[in-house]
Amino acid sequence: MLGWSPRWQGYLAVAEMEAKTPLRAARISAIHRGGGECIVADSGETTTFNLSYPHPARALEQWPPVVGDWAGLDAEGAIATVLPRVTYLERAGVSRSSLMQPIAANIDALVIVEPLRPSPSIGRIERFVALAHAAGISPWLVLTKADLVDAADAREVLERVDYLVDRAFAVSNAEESSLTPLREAITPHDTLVLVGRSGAGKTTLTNALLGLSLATAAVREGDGKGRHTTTRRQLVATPHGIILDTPGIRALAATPDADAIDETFAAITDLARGCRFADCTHDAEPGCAIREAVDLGDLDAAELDRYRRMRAEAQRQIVRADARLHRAEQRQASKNNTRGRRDAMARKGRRR
Ligand SMILES: Nc1nc2c(ncn2[C@@H]2O[C@H](COP(=O)(O)OP(=O)(O)OP(=O)(O)O)[C@@H](O)[C@H]2O)c(=O)[nH]1
Ligand SMILES: [Zn+2]
Repeated sequence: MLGWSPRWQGYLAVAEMEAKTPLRAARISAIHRGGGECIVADSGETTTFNLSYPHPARALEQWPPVVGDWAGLDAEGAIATVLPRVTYLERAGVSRSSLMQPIAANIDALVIVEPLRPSPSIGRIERFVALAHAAGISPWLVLTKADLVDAADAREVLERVDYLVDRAFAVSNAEESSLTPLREAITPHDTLVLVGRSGAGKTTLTNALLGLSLATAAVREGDGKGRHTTTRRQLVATPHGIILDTPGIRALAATPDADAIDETFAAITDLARGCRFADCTHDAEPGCAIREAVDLGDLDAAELDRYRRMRAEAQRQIVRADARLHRAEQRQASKNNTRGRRDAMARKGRRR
């Protein structure tokens, strides 16, 4: 259950040695302002935690837990430590120390949900595949709404995009048996995240896989201050696998990771080794193996175009993130400055 494995057992043992106290393993199932909820591995019970109580441990401040994390709980049930992450999805962040901010951890498969009708977009699939590579997560593809196209068309699309992902399926919600190969591919300890455009069928597929409605899994809980908030559980564990669904995660689509993009466009990356110049932009340089392949019909010009646009977008993201980081640093510097002056004035006041 929950994806617990000997690997986590090992991490927990190390954490217990460092903490010099036994810890209980729990998986973070929801995060909200100031706290969240987690599922305790040995009992299966869900408990809430507060990140500022009893005290914000320094490590937790620097490395706040995200949904999917494994944590070690102390005797009081507070999070003592977050175990190392095997994979994590991140988005451009605003933190002072880094450009990217993790939003979900320990995901085994990024399930790209793309409808067969309207026509699937290979560009959108590629962007999600690059995201998976950047996070070290296995990319899977589920083409939905197979009932709306000919079986031959569905097969043709599957064959065309199969090389991009580790597993590919075509399913129809109208035909229960079409889900069997996907169900069988998921092992009970796999943690999946479903991503895809709006209307692709993610909710429908999630419900079919879990056999329950996520909307009805909403839980009411107190935040300890007497105010009540309704949060949707963001990690749902079932005997058939674990589905993680945090706000904003479904729409993630671009990665600034150039290596992950290169990995996605493996054919282009291979060809690029034959370019005369190592820093060839495949634009106008002489001896460009990629343009030559396009001219010879060995490489699809549209694929090259998508590759170049994705790399350019990644570059723009990095520039934007740098600018954000720079502004955040300036804000912090100005804050420190103000604080310094206030302290100095307070000291003067005491001397008087
Ligand atoms: N014909 C057909 N319709 C489907 C299938 N799967 C989902 N749909 C329909 O497609 C629509 C969108 O499905 P959702 O599951 O809500 O899509 P979603 O990806 O969760 O959408 P967002 O919540 O906007 O991100 C609904 O009307 C579903 O009934 C399918 O296999 N075949
Ligand atoms: Zn080139």
